Amino acid sequence: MMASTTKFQSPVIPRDSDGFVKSFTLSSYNCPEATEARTFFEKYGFVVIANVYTPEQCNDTISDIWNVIESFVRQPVRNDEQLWTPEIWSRTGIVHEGIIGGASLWTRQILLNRQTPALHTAFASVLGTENLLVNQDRYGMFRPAKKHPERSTTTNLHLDMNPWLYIDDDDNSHQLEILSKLRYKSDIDWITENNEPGCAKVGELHVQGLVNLADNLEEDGGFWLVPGFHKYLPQWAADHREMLNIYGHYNQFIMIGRKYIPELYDAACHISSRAGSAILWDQRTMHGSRANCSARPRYAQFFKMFPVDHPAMTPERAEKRSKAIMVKLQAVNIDPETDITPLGRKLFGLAT
Ligand SMILES: O=C(O)CCC(=O)C(=O)O
Repeated sequence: MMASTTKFQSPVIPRDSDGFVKSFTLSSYNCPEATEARTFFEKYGFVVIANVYTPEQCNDTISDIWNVIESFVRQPVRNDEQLWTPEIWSRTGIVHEGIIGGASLWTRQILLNRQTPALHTAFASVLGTENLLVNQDRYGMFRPAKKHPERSTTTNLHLDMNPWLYIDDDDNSHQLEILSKLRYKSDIDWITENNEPGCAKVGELHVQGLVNLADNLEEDGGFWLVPGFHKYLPQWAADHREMLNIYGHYNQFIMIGRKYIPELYDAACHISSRAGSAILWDQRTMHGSRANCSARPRYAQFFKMFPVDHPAMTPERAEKRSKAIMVKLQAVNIDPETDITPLGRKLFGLAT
């Protein structure tokens, strides 16, 4: 069966009997299952990789999310749901999207998680190379909203890129210009870095991802996307050129309400996955999150990885990036020699 829209047929995604989306378990970057995972990714625009974080790592990361929240709201709140009010939550980040932190976060746990070998294997399998750099991003936390609808996040679809620049640009000169200007002096520079996938004529593959830290079912809200949209994006952008008046050519983040694209909201599917699973998606896939309407919180960590030999990673930029990371590591007492693994040093872009 296919969910249909006027011009676009979204494939129905396979799920198991518990409602979780089909997932893949990878033993290495070139194991047979990695090839199957990549084939799935190419068809649907996303893939779920199981057992990327251990249960202990999930619990430690959930605890770290609470440390970050409590540092923002300046009081202990984790054990008292009555305190998870809109007033108190307004200090936690981008509240309507359930994002903790306005820009990248730099705790010991969030940093050390980025050198997880299974996370690297997942991205390497999809990107087709092991030589990757990891980005620096934030956490997601959706409060249970079953008894408190006012705590819901906004159900949304968006693109972390400009779809009209993507089809109109003749080369990647805009991407190069934005990325080469990054100084990594401000935490927002790391978010800017994420949202420049270049243009259709060059056709780079850009892959975003997250790890769900607790079992995440449809009623818990969280990540959803329009399956197969990555292949349809150029046509969609051309068909919706009138939206350029609203968003312009250079806006890096395009969130579109249901009233403008009801057919895509109807085609979007929640990507239910187990604790410790990573969801990786093609950056051209229309995606976002559904509101939580259960009694359980939803917890996640967000990522992107990209090839180390990307043309926009000039030696000057790489040096600034690496120095900025060293400062952040030292600030949370991470010793680059003993706490960062050889894989981590490569992923962070530190001198080996
Ligand atoms: O899973 C979520 O909360 C949404 C993540 C998302 O849309 C993104 O990282 O761009």
